[in-house]
Amino acid sequence: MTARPAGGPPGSSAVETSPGAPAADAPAAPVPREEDRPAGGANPAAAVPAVAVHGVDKVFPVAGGGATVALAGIELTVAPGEFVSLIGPSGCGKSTLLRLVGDLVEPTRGEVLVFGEPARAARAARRYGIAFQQAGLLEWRTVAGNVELPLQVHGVSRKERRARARELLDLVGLGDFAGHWPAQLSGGMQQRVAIARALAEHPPLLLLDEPFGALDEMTRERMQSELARIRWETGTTVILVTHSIPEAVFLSDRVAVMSPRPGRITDIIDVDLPGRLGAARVGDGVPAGPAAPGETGGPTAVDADDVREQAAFFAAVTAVREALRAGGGA
Ligand SMILES: Nc1ncnc2c1ncn2[C@@H]1O[C@H](COP(=O)(O)OP(=O)(O)OP(=O)(O)O)[C@@H](O)[C@H]1O
Repeated sequence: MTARPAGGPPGSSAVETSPGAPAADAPAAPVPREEDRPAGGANPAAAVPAVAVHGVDKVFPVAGGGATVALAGIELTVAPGEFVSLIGPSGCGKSTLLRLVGDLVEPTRGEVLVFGEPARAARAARRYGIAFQQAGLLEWRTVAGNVELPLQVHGVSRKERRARARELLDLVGLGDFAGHWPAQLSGGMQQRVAIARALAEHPPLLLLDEPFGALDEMTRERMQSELARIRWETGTTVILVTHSIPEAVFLSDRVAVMSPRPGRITDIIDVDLPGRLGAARVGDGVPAGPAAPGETGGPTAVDADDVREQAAFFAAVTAVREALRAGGGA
């Protein structure tokens, strides 16, 4: 785990007891290990960053005059397959930065590229999925109906939609809940449905804005392990906004630390946790991803608690906390 100056290139409670979700006292979900990651050749796409944010400022006009400078001089590059968290004090512009990447707001100055295209074009090409703190499920659609929604909007056939929803619900451990209504699910289960929906169109980039913020601690830790597995299985690039230092460290290859408003990225902390999928292969241009066709087996189980109890984990948590303090954010 090392600190790197901001803007540098990347390496260049609701206790669920459903059949699809282990009980709280069940063994923690396995955490993928770097050495179990499917082998792959050099990835030419790795030359193009998944996300490149250059010289971005965001100023919001204020009613009655004046302006809020939310972000100033943001530089951030995210490699394909990388998991990057944004952390910083309340109001520092984390969500605004995520929304800029997702083309939900426009920069006042600077450039946002997603897989080499302007964010607007990347959005039109459906290059990303997004999930927020509130799952935002439609109460009048079943769980499968919610997952199918983006596919339905984009004219995918009913048969294909059904098959994809089944696949995704299995991925998030809710295979037995396809016909349930959102109100019949716990908060954690609803959030899994939201993540499944965000992944419906195979987006290469997943944008997550505090997806576990409303969950109790036990559920939250289990969801983190699930997300680590999903990321490993799908090879999706992830940007996560979180207030939780341990969550950022557990999940991320790098943690971008932001200053109080106007938000700037003041530090970027590399996280390398032995026994967990690390950043090194991403830097080598080998994306995380599912096994090659015909390849069987998944990651070898490494207990998530073991990862959270190792010295490297505490060292990274300390490094992020110190970076927050140094940036004036803690
Ligand atoms: N649409 C908007 N119009 C005006 N101001 C906005 C808008 N969106 C965000 N802001 C302002 O921009 C600043 C950054 O907000 P943002 O939600 O990005 O921060 P954040 O770091 O995600 O906060 P939190 O951690 O509390 O969720 C805040 O001062 C906020 O009031």
